[in-house]
Amino acid sequence: METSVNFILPDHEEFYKWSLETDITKWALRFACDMITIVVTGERSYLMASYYNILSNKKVKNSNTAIEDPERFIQGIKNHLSGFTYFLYFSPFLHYHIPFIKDQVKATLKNWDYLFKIIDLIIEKRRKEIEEILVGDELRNDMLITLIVTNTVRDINRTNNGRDNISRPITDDKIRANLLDSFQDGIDTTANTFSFIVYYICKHHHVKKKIVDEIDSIFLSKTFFHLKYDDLLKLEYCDAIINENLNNKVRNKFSLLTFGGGLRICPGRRLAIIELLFLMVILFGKYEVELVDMNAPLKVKSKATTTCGELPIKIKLRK
Ligand code: HEM
Repeated sequence: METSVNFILPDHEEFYKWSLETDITKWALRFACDMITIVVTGERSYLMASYYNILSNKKVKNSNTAIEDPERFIQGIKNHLSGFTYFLYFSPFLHYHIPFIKDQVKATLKNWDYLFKIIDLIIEKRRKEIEEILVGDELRNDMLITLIVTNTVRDINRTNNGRDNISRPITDDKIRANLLDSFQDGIDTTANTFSFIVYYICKHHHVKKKIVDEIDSIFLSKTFFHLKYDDLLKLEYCDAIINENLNNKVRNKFSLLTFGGGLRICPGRRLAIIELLFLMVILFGKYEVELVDMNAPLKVKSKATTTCGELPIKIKLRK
C-alpha cells in the first residue's frame, strides 16, 4: 500500500516566492502540533496555515475544525508545557500560599479548562462520527478512534475475561488525558530537535550540500507537498544526521537513549523521525537555508527539558 504524507501548508504559489527571515523553532512547533493533532486525533489544527497567514499577504481559510483559533491553541499548548512544571516541582501547600506560584497555578488551571474544552469537543465529534458507521465497517486508523472503541463491540481485539476493570471501555477523561499526554510529549520535543538539527546543518556547509543532494536524488519534483512514506525512508544520510543529533553513540538497539528505553520507551519515536525527515525535505529541498547570524550560539534554555529559545534563519527559494 502506498502511504503519503500531506503537508499541512497550503500548496500555494505565493509560498514558493518566500524569501524571508523566520524563526524556525516557531515553524517547527506549529508543524509538530499539526502532525500530532492529525495523527492522534484525526482533527486538523491548521497551525502551519495560520502561521502562513501571518507571514503572507494571501490568506488561507480554515474550516470545519474544533480548533477555531489556531494561534490561541498553540499558545495554550505552550502555556501547558511551562505550567505543568509548577505541579511537578511544587507541593499543593506552595500552590496556595506563595503568591507568584499561586498566580502561575491559577493561570495553568485556566489554560487546562481551555484545552480540555477543545479536546472534549474533538472526542465528542469523533464519537458521533463513529456512531454513524455500521458496526463491522472499517474505521479510520488513529489513536483517538482506537481509544474510543477499545472494549466496545467495535473492538476487534475485545476479550471479555470477566475482569470488569480491564474490560470496560475507556472513559472520556482518561481518553482526554492520553491525548493531552501526546500533545505534551510530542510537540516541543520534535520542534526543538529540529531546531538543533537545522543549526548544526547550517554550520557545516558540506553536510548541508550532502543533504540537499540526497533530497534531490529522491524527490525529483520541487513540489514536496505529497511525500511518500517509502521515499522518506530512502533518506539514509538525513536519517543518520537525525540520529547523530539525537545521540552521538554507536548505533545499536539501545543507542538512541534520547527516546528512553525499556517498557516506557517513547511511543512516538517513529513518528518523530518521520516528522524530522519530512521537515528536512520541505526546508532544505525547497529553500536555500542560512543562519541569520553564523556566529551566534544556540539559544538553549534548560528547565524541565532542554529547549531552543529561537533560531532565526534566512530562507530563499532554490533556483
Ligand atoms: C524528537 C522527538 C522526541 C523525543 C526526543 C522524545 C523523547 C522521549 C523520552 C526520553 C521519553 C521518556 C522515555 C522513558 O521514560 O524511558 C518519552 C516518552 C514519551 N513520549 Fe516521546 N519523544 C519525542 C517525540 C514524541 C512524539 C512525536 C510523541 C507522540 C505521540 C511522543 C510521545 C511520548 C509519550 C506519550 C511518552 C510517555 C511514555 C510513557 O510514559 O510510557 N514523543 N519521549
